[in-house]
Amino acid sequence: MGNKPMTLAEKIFSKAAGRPVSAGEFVVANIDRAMTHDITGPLAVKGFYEIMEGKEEKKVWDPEKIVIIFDHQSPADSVNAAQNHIYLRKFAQEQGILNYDIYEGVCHQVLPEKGHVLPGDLIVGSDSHTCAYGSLGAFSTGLGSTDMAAVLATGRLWFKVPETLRFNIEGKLPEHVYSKDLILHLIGDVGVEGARYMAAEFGGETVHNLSISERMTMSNMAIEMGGKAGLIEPDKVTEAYLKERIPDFKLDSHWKSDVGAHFKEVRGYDISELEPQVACPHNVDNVKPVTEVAGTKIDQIFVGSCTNGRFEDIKIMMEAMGNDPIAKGVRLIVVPASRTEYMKVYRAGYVETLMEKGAIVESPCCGPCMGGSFGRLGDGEVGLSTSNRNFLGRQGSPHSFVYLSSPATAGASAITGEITDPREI
Ligand SMILES: CC(C)[C@H](C(=O)O)[C@@H](O)C(=O)O
Ligand code: SF4
Repeated sequence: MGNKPMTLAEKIFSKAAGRPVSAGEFVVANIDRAMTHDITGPLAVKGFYEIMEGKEEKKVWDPEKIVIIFDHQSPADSVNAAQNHIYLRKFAQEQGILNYDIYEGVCHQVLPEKGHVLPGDLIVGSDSHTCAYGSLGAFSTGLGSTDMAAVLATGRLWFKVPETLRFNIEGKLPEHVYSKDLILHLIGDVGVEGARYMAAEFGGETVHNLSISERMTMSNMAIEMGGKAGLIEPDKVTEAYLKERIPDFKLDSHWKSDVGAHFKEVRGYDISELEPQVACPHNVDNVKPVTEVAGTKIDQIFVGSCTNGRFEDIKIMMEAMGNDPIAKGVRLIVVPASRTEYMKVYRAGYVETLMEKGAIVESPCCGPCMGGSFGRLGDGEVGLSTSNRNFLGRQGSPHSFVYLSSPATAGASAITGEITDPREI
């Protein structure tokens, strides 16, 4: 693909466009995988039929490359949701799309988990947190339903190849400090528009020492700094994760930014003294060290979502809670991000422990993350959430307040009833 050093984003778009391309160029790219879900899917499918009007064969470009997920309102929380589910199921059956399953879990957990995400792939999803798959070295990004309609019909889409904002992160995360604290810190630092239309690329020793679950948390939130993608160079950890799903998977060392590649900006961080971080109402970049907001009374804690709803996250929360009971008056809602993650939580005995403590463990779905199916906050209520957004009214009433934190901070806060520094438990 030529000798000019390239960023990982440029390499992926070069593959997808079938010629060497550079940041700033407009390209028409071939899509490797497309995901849609129960909220944005019906409109995408309607758009697809509009595009197909008058054509004899109304067939999607490739049924094997399309994944349909039921997660935002699943199990159906209204008749309207049930109708949408029927519509999408019918579409999947008519088109021969086999990758759909009502109760599998949150899209951004299910796709990597089921082996639909590969390094070097160009993946689109009609959901803003599609950037999560950058954790495995794929360029993945969110689209609106009408763009998704075009993808369903043609498997192609135009893009402006993005510039890259590279984060070099060094140092060992202190005890009780996790990748959620790190990404909140980065968002607080660059702001919600800091990476607008750029590929945020997270690198350095710290990132390579993170598990895939922790990397997913970071890539997932790239959109919260305006990023088009949240890339992490695939390495041995990525390879091990993928081999569990695709036994003959081999990592291609091509999928990384070359030495000398042009970055729009490089930012360096030493995080060896990072404190647990909390994003305060009502913006994700309103980030403060936990010590500044410790003592804030909490009504409800939600541990789940595509950001921090995996077994690893729930284990961290459980460890922070220890043997202590949940504070009086606090509602703890735990929603594992997928059936697979749920079963791990179940087998570890956490479901029983949590239920005994008075928490509830709900079936895998988006849950209260965006004030969806259940767990909405009322007027004046304060929620602490391990998810990715705390916009005004995000989890219910426009007169409620949402703080975002790591599962450790959530666990520590569950036993005190107020925002609590997990290092003090
Ligand atoms: C419903 C969907 C369009 C939305 C998104 O795109 O992100 C949701 O998943 C969210 O997290 O706000
Ligand atoms: S869990 Fe939350 S952030 Fe993730 S896809 Fe669902 S609603 Fe969006």
